[in-house]
Amino acid sequence: MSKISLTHIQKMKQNGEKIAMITAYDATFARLFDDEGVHSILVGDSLGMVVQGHNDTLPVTVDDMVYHTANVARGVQNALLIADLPFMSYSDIQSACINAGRLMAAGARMVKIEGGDWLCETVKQLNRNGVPVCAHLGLTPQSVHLFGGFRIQGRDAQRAEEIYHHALALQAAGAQMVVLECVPEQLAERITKALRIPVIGIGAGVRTDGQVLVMQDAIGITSGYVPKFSKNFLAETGDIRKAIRLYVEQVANGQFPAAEHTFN
Ligand SMILES: Nc1nc(=O)c2c([nH]1)NC[C@@H]1CN(c3ccc(C(=O)N[C@@H](CCC(=O)O)C(=O)O)cc3)CN21
Ligand SMILES: CC(C)C(=O)C(=O)O
Ligand SMILES: [Mg+2]
Repeated sequence: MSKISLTHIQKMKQNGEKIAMITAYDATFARLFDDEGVHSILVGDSLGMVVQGHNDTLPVTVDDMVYHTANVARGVQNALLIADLPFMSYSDIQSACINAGRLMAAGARMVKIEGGDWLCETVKQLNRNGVPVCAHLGLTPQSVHLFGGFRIQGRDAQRAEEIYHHALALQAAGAQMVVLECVPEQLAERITKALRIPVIGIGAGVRTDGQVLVMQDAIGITSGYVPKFSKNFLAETGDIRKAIRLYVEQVANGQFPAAEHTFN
């Protein structure tokens, strides 16, 4: 499992090769995405919305994440498997270690946590115990009620500066990757250039080191509100395999995301 190592993904940044990541929640889709050349698969806590039907990601439990991570892991041969630590499961360092341990034992090869420099000690302690960490910055959905909605972050200079400094601090603490969600592309570009670790964007423009999408958005089956930054790759291909291949291709050649998927 996970023949594509973290080292491989980090080398892709150095070589200017774009990284394609997508979410998966079960073995069948995970295997298909893996077959079509996706570099990394994320078991996102977005499953609270797209699988469980909640309006946000807060009700997702560690048990839920362990269950889906184990299922996805059975379908993955090559892609780097990342799992989200859900809401309130890393509010202190001890909980973070116990819960990250469960995700890693279920087959994750990296865990993702939402937040800024206050997580530096958590990142260090996870690393000391052998757990690679991806830091999620910008629109961190677990803070939706703090933000007052799923709103773009970093539009004003002060908040942009804040996000930039959180990214640097988390890299310095040992984070091996960053996901940057819903920020203006100018800020995403600045952070991507400043960091040596890969920056994966979602709604962050085309200048990051890679992209991630929620799988239901990528094949255009999300009901209700579909975020502006997502694209239905099934529409032009009529076939899920071809849709994912097209996603990987358009990430690689910079066709996705286009201006219409980007915030300024
Ligand atoms: N289907 C799906 N796709 C996602 O990308 C996603 C989830 N679910 N669930 C978990 C989080 C929540 N996410 C979201 C949800 C909504 C917006 C949204 O409404 N964005 C507005 C921007 C609003 C503004 O202008 O500030 C948009 O127009 O896209 C963004 C991210 C991203 N994640
Ligand atoms: C949208 C991505 C980055 C995520 O965190 C998730 O799917 O939960
Ligand atoms: Mg998430």
